Amino acid sequence: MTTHLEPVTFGERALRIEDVLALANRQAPTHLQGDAAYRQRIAKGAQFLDSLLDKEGVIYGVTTGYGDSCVVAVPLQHVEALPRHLYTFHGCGLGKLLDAQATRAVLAARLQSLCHGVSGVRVELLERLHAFLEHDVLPLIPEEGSVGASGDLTPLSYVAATLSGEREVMFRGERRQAAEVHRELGWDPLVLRPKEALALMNGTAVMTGLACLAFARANYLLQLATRITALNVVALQGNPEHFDERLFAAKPHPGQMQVAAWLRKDLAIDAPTAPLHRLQDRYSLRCAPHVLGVLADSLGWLRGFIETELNSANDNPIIDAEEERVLHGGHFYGGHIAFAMDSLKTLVANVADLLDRQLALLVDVRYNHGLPSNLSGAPADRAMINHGFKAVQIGTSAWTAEALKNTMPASVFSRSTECHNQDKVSMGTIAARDAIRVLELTEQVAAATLLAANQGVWLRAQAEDARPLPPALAAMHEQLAIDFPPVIEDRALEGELRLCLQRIAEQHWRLHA
Ligand SMILES: N[C@@H](Cc1ccc(O)cc1)C(=O)O
Repeated sequence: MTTHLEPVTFGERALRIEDVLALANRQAPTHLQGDAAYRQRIAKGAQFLDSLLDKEGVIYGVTTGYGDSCVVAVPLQHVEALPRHLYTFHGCGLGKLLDAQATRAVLAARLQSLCHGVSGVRVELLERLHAFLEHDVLPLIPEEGSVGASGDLTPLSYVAATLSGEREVMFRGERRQAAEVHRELGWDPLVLRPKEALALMNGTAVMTGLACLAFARANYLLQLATRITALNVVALQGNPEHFDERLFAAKPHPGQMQVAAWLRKDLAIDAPTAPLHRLQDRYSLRCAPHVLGVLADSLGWLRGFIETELNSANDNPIIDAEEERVLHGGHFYGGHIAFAMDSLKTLVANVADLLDRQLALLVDVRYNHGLPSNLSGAPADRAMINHGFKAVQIGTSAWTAEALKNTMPASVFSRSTECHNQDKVSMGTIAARDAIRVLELTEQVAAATLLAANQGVWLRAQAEDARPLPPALAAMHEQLAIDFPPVIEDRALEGELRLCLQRIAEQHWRLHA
């Protein structure tokens, strides 16, 4: 683990998206709040539940069946068996497994929710869940099967089961039986108390963990797309006046102004400039701040939705040990994350579309103001057999189309399920998975357009009357040159595109932040 970040503490203090990201990437150590007052507060919830049980009160999910079956009374002699049944019958997830990064984000989101202290779980459960994160014991969680409103019940059943020493985990790079890993670590598997399986499963941790990761990717992509746009303004010899400060003061959406300011800085514009070619560039250049600005302006409310959910008790019922009340509600409903992720995927797909349009200008001699066809750097006598970025542009069209196709909102596909108990659900986990997929595709588009823009900038620099690049772009161009030499003779670019994707994933370039 690289530990260059501050430790992340689970407990009463709110976490930020960046904390979850650091944990998901194993870049920060973690702590569980351990002061006596806090531990007592947690313990009190579990004790209060036990005392209710002694009095044989009716507690949903403890002395009743689950969901629609809440009208079924469970006699005391069966109460202890109920948690195991809950995670067992939910062991029906399908689809691909969440990757290690996503799984850590999910564990972090569930732990933080339980740390709110109103879920009625024991300190021991918080400690073991924390130990899973600390020792990187990662439940294998199939990503499909949640409607995102009775919480992420089915995927989270894999967390409950593995904490109990059942099913499988990834540990030190190997797929292992959870029981075996418990033994190896000298741990006794948890025997979940009556409310504990429900508390682990009845919440939004899968969609929220994924949302944290998606947010961080989108945030970087915004800056990268701005940088790519600046490179393309140079490559296409566009009109930088489109990003004028006074122009943007007249329509002052803050994020849009920010993107325009980044472009001015990248292009080193501090005074009005005369256009070289067209007075008004095509929209994919001229309106770049207006497209990217919508994403920039949305990050604030998206962060608000995601972090409020992350730091909430998204569980049912809520155990208020202070007032000695059991509060029945629907906090497992992931409507905020669903809307945030449905929105994010549309915002991000628009970035793909913007960059795809810029690439269409770059490769086409009718629009690129003198660059070679398909940006090929081949000399004139070999130009006829060289095709440069032609196939990369075709690929980009495909990735963009797929990203745009995935923007269908998930939240409007609510289905009444579970004998009509869950008759309105969020589909937030589907929305979050879509958002991740749209991000993957859009990063591919960004990788392709970055390499092409960089090639365009290189081609311009070959001209006799070439102007020096502004400092920020010169630095980027130099850095890119290390990994991505100019395309002179045709070559297969898959390897370089994949390397570029890796660079994007590791947020390799310091951009505008
Ligand atoms: N989310 C439901 C609980 C539930 C649990 C498991 C189920 O299979 C169904 C419903 C509630 O709190 O009301």
